Amino acid sequence: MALRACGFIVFRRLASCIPPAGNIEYLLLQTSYGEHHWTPPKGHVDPGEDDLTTALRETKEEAGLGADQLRVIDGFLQELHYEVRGKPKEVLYWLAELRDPGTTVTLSDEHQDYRWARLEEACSLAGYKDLQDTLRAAQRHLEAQQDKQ
Ligand SMILES: Nc1nc2c(ncn2[C@@H]2O[C@H](COP(=O)(O)OP(=O)(O)OP(=O)(O)OP(=O)(O)OC[C@H]3O[C@@H](n4cnc5c(=O)[nH]c(N)nc54)[C@H](O)[C@@H]3O)[C@@H](O)[C@H]2O)c(=O)[nH]1
Repeated sequence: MALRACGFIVFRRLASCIPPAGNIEYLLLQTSYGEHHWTPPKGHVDPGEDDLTTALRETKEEAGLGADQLRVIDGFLQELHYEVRGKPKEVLYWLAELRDPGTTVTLSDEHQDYRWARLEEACSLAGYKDLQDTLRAAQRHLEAQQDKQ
């Protein structure tokens, strides 16, 4: 059985005069252990827990952001598959906007730092190709939604 984790790509929109696609920032958290890698908030699914509940719980635990502070974006769900210490792991990411872009992020002791980053900086922090592809897919999804408005 693969390890399973779920989380949210959380983004915020800055009110500004720059083009709409340029005003999106993604939240990445840096682990306080291991390689100090950066990922969106996510974590392991507890026994009996459904995936979306895990994503919401982990986002609250790791970033201090609750369901009422987030707006889940329709039609976006990405699944990543990679190996951790020789075991397969799958990670599901939904996409959610922080309703109030000024909301404070509160870290748990699992993370030592966080960053709100535009797409290219977010990809550079993320490092892993599959996570970069996921962030780019999120950006395309949001741009396509903006084009429809
Ligand atoms: N002291 C200590 N403690 C640890 C360590 N390790 C865990 N803990 C404890 O576990 C708890 C975490 O529990 P949750 O929060 O529920 O789970 P997750 O959020 O799932 O967190 P993880 O960190 O377990 O899982 P990943 O982020 O998946 O990283 C695992 C490896 O996968 C690679 N990797 C990461 N992301 C990507 C990607 O997108 N793409 C690709 N291709 N590869 C990627 C990268 O190489 C990385 O090293 C904490 O409380 C810790 O106490 C550790 O090394 N030392």
